[in-house]
Amino acid sequence: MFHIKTMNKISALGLAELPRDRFAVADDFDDEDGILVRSAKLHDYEFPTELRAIARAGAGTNNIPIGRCSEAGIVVFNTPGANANAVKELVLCAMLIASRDIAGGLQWVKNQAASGVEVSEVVEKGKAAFVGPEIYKKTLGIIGLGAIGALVGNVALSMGMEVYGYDPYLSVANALRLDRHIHVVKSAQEVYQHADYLTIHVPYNDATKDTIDTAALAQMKDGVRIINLARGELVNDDAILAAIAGGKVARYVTDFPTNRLVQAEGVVCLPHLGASTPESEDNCAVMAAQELQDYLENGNIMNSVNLPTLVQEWSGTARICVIHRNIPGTIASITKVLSDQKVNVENMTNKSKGEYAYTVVDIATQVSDAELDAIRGIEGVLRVRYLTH
Ligand SMILES: NC(=O)c1ccc[n+]([C@@H]2O[C@H](COP(=O)([O-])OP(=O)(O)OC[C@H]3O[C@@H](n4cnc5c(N)ncnc54)[C@H](O)[C@@H]3O)[C@@H](O)[C@H]2O)c1
Ligand SMILES: O=C(O)[C@H](O)COP(=O)(O)O
Repeated sequence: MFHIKTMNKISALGLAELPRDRFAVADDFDDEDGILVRSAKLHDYEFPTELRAIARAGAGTNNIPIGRCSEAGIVVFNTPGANANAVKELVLCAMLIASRDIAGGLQWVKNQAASGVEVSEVVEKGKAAFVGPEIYKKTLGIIGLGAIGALVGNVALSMGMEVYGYDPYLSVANALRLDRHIHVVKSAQEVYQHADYLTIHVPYNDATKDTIDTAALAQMKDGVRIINLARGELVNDDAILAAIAGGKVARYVTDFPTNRLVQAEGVVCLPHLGASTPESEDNCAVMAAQELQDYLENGNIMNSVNLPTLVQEWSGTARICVIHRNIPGTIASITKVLSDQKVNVENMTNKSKGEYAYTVVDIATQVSDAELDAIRGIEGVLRVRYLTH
């Protein structure tokens, strides 16, 4: 029985993917084989030795210590694209919030009523304070043309906007999704120069921290409106607040509130709502549960952020799954352990991703702990699993 620990509220539809005769699901295991998580921070979490996989029901994995997981042979999955539509819809909303002072207007109406004034008598005079431009015929700049950025670009075009996008690592799949009218440019600077609205859709990591800083803001048009539904750390708070105070930025809409941002003029904070739709929560949870199940039961890896994709049809009677460093000689060492014991290899696949690699060996006859321990002892091997069919 596999123990799956849930670290956030995971949709029931996703949990239903895990057959209860083979998977027990709870939020209080301390010997879990797998974790299902959303945004809970795992950096200080002590992993049990049994833990083999973490599935993030969502896109961003900056809440998970990926390096520590890789070294412990723990596969980390996410669910690419599963919540992209939900975020796209909130970006549309954020562009409108960034244009007209909708948040201020809502608050003003409430304040009028609370003060005892008859609201209907004051709106026509008061509404001038909340005026803002239309997005039609304005230019949207997009940093990051992945699952979300591509959807946002296409829908912005359909709303009559001009769209510029930048993504130095644009995948073929995402490039094919982009409407041909989107200007895909070679530098972020080109995007900044054209954008009346700027939205960012990149993962947060060491390289993307503070993408929007003082230097980036200096390249933008006066009065630019900035939307950040990706991660708070992508936008430098000091820089954006100074740019708002100086009139460079007309409004900043973020899904990542801090007390400082909430209190600042010109900032609209949402409570990390990008993926919070029932449809998106179901999509993410179903995909995450399927990834976890396929890995724990079959050793297959799909959509991992630290290990390569590897899906192998079963053949033979048993399967040895080896997570190891991507160094020469490992495969030869594994097959030598097997051939020394006259164990026939029925099928074998090896794939690598950066510093790490994964080898799956289907064998004709079962092996003992001695052979598995011999494989565990090979230099660079991080985790060995033995599965029977
Ligand atoms: N607010 C929310 O609830 C919410 C929901 C989903 C995702 N997100 C955030 O949005 C991010 C993007 O999600 P996604 O599903 O589009 O991911 P994705 O992986 O499909 O797309 C990210 C894109 O960013 C590009 N990229 C990486 N570094 C870049 C750089 N320096 N400059 C320009 N482009 C760069 C990549 O090539 C990729 O195409 C996630 O990592 C997550 O942090 C937030
Ligand atoms: O990266 C993501 O997928 C989003 O930030 C969604 O986070 P959530 O699952 O906690 O809503």
